Amino acid sequence: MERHTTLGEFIIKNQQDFPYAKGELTSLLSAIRLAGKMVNQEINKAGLAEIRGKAGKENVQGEVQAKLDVLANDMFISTLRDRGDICGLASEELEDFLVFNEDRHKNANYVVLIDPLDGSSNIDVGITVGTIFSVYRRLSPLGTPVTAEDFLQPGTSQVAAGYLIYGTSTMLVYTTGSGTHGFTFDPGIGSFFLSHPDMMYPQSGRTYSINEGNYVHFPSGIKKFIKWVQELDEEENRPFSARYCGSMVADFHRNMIQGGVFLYPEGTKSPNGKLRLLYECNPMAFLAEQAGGKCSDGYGRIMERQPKELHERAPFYCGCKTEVDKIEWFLQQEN
Ligand SMILES: O=P(O)(O)OC[C@H]1O[C@](O)(COP(=O)(O)O)[C@@H](O)[C@@H]1O
Ligand SMILES: [Mg+2]
Ligand SMILES: [Mg+2]
Repeated sequence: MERHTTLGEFIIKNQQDFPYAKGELTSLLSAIRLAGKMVNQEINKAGLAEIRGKAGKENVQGEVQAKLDVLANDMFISTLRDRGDICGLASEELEDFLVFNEDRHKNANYVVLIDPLDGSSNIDVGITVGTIFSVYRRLSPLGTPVTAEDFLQPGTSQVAAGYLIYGTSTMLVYTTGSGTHGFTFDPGIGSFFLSHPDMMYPQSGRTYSINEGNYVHFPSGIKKFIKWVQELDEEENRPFSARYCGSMVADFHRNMIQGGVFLYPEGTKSPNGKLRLLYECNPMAFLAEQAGGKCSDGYGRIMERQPKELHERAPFYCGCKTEVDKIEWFLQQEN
């Protein structure tokens, strides 16, 4: 019986490694894979391990941290810190970026940005959550101090991005710019196996994902898009179905497989919306574009935005090209 390819085998077989030096991507993804298994283990027993509920502190975004936010953050940091090829890390749960031991990392080419636990509001109610990661090659010369500019790069400069989704099965989905590929965790063997090679969005979907409870704050172009998807038009297969679970990773994953569009507009939670450009929008945009989808801030390619600070937010419209184009059209009618 033909067995599935493991993540490590896939990287080697498909020359997915970074073009700079063989083995660096494998090493990086193996650290992320290990941390993902550890977080997965904790999530699966959250109800028993007393890691439900709030950690009692707020993060830099003023959001009350869940215990699992903090635990996941610590697990990813402890696993990534000791990799010789990573010189620094930024996280949703840390105010500033972390520099890993400079002496040991003289040849560390990469910085990693993470949302260690995405979908925090769902942890205590057993709904799918995830982890999101984004990888850049540092800009500062080797041997010099890591700087904020190493992290404040546009999404187009990412060398790798991906997510773990802790759902009915645990998966790791990643890209290095040669397609978006999904690996499913087999807990009996303890490995991730290739289950979704070359994931692709359909050209158009019939699902929209948005928290309509924020309708009053939406730009009028988005209100018009929602009205449009809800109109009866049998020829165009409207109305769409509404699917929104409060975990971006889960909504994104479903829409990429079945077709659909995810919206988190400006004007909700902040003038630029809720989702963070560096460790939520950009990695998901890289994956979406590699899967034949589109990701916009409503006016242009979100990965071309030049970040100014670590935790800045951005409006986020991501999914099937046809529907993202339609959203941009409605928004641009308003200007
Ligand atoms: O509750 P809202 O405002 O609809 O926001 C839900 C969104 O917030 C998030 O939970 C934000 O991510 P975090 O959980 O990492 O803070 C997304 O996963 C999700 O899509
Ligand atoms: Mg998140
Ligand atoms: Mg988070």
